[in-house]
Amino acid sequence: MTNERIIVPLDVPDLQRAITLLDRLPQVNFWKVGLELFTSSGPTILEVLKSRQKRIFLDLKFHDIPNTVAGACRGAASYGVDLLTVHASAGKDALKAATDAVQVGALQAGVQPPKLIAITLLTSISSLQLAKDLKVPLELPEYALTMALMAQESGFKGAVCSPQEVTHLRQVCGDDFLLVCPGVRPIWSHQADQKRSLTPAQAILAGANYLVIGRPITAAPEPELAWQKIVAELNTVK
Ligand SMILES: O=C(O)c1cc(=O)[nH]c(=O)n1[C@@H]1O[C@H](COP(=O)(O)O)[C@@H](O)[C@H]1O
Repeated sequence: MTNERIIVPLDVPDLQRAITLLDRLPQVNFWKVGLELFTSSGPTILEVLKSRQKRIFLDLKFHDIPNTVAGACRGAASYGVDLLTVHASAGKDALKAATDAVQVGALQAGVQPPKLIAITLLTSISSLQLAKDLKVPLELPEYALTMALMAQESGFKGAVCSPQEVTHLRQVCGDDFLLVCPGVRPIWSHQADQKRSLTPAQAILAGANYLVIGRPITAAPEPELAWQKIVAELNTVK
């Protein structure tokens, strides 16, 4: 079951490199397709993943007016993916429109609707940047919670947050609300652009349902070994 809780992003520039990664890590069951690969290569990768019976997190992070978010969500829902992201900061009307639209899109395509999860605050943003650059007057944990609650009230099934906010969000949003955490860093890996990290074990202990772990695995000299080390770390806290 540990494997099921780690989502690996296919953050590569083209389909061929994505397939190379899939071939190299057959033990990974849950993959994320994000803006880089989807923009360069379109939905073909989703068919590849389905043909291999993989679960799919389609991370397109929609952020637009309600009508446009709804249209994009209808389209994305037709692919029959497991998870789909929208920025909570698009606002309540857009989130509600997304909730309705995934049902319509999935029904029209004859597939299960994706679970909608809201981006609360990107894990690359620090408390200082939130205050100084984005001019948000709330403390970071309060801001992330506000975004998560707005998404929950709008019918979303979960939120993306940093592992540092998980304990608080879990307490307030309850056990049924999915918490998906990027910004996870084993102690032996580089932070890179992630600002609010915890280790895989710490994130799971805090109450995360899923961990999104990219470069510590995909940029490692031996991705299989990096994967195994993370699985071993998580097995110590099961
Ligand atoms: O939605 C996401 O998955 C996401 C949200 C967020 O706040 N921060 C974040 O890093 N991500 C994604 O999670 C992945 C993290 O990758 P690494 O930093 O390489 O582990 C990338 O694909 C990001 O697009």
